Amino acid sequence: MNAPITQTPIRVGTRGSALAMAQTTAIANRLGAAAGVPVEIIPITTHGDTSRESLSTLGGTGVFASALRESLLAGDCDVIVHSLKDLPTGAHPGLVIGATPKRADPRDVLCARDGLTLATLPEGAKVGTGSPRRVAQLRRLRPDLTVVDIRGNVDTRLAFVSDGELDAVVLAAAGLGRLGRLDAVATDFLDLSAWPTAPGQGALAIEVREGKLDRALTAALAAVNHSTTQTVTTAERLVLAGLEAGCAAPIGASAEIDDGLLFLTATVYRPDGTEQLTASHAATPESHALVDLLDAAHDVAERVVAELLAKGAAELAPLRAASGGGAEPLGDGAVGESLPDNISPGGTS
Ligand SMILES: NCc1[nH]cc(CCC(=O)O)c1CC(=O)O
Repeated sequence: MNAPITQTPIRVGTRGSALAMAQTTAIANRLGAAAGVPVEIIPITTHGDTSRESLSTLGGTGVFASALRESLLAGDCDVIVHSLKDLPTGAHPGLVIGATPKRADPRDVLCARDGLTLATLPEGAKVGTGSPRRVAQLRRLRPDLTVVDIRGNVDTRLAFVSDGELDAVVLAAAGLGRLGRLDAVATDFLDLSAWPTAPGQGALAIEVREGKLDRALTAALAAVNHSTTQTVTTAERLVLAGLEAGCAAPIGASAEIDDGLLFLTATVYRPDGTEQLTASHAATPESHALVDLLDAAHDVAERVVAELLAKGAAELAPLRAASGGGAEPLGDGAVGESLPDNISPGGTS
């Protein structure tokens, strides 16, 4: 740390898991460097970390986020770092997303014994996941497999395979990458077109208290924000919000900006994998300005949601039942390029 120790540090709250610590430390270092002040990591235990309940019975969204948010609101830390896909889409009173750094690989990977892939797993092989989306996708693509509901951190899940208890588990590439484990354990990178992942997967969100922020922190947030990530994850998360669904709902969404075109595709699965509905739309943002990018994100998401609902998405899957965290649509509170004057409520993801 080359900043004088008399400066007030940026205190960064995080869950205590290895994954959370890894991603928070990386972000904290970037914030500290951009702000020119020291950073301090503050571990916080959440119900989602300690509970052994299945993710689908824990109450859906927000189990990981709420304890962190309480400590942020209480002033015990200045910044919290979330996996964006674990963050409910509804705005949280008093808090805003201050930055969305550049996204990592949004794909899921299969981590199987003996280098097996989704296509080569033997009939009846046991595959572990705790995610209703992944369960539905496994059942859809390989109805012969035995899907096992598992919980636990990345190491716990991988141990099911190395111990021989399961043939494979499905995990996010981004999390494994942040832990430095991806190359050693991934045996199949699942293509987004056949296997769309959770809205916001692979991206992090930096949440701060609403209102006037310290000057150094404001500059640091602007420096780490990535407007393309903000745009594509906003489009994906607006699908969840528009369907009034939570992050445990069986929905995959994938957006990208390619050659100036914003493309969004989303799929809703019947939990048993027997049916799925997909809608895809594209829009051309009027300029590279964040306001135009976010405008296009709202436009494509609105059309994707309308098409999914018209096709019967609400009847296909228990969308609302899986929602725990307020179902208001995402706000327009664009920050990042427009910092420091434009921090507004609603979250921007
Ligand atoms: N549901 C847990 C969770 N939340 C975020 C990640 C890591 C990937 C990411 O940042 O999107 C994971 C692990 C996983 O799904 O394998």
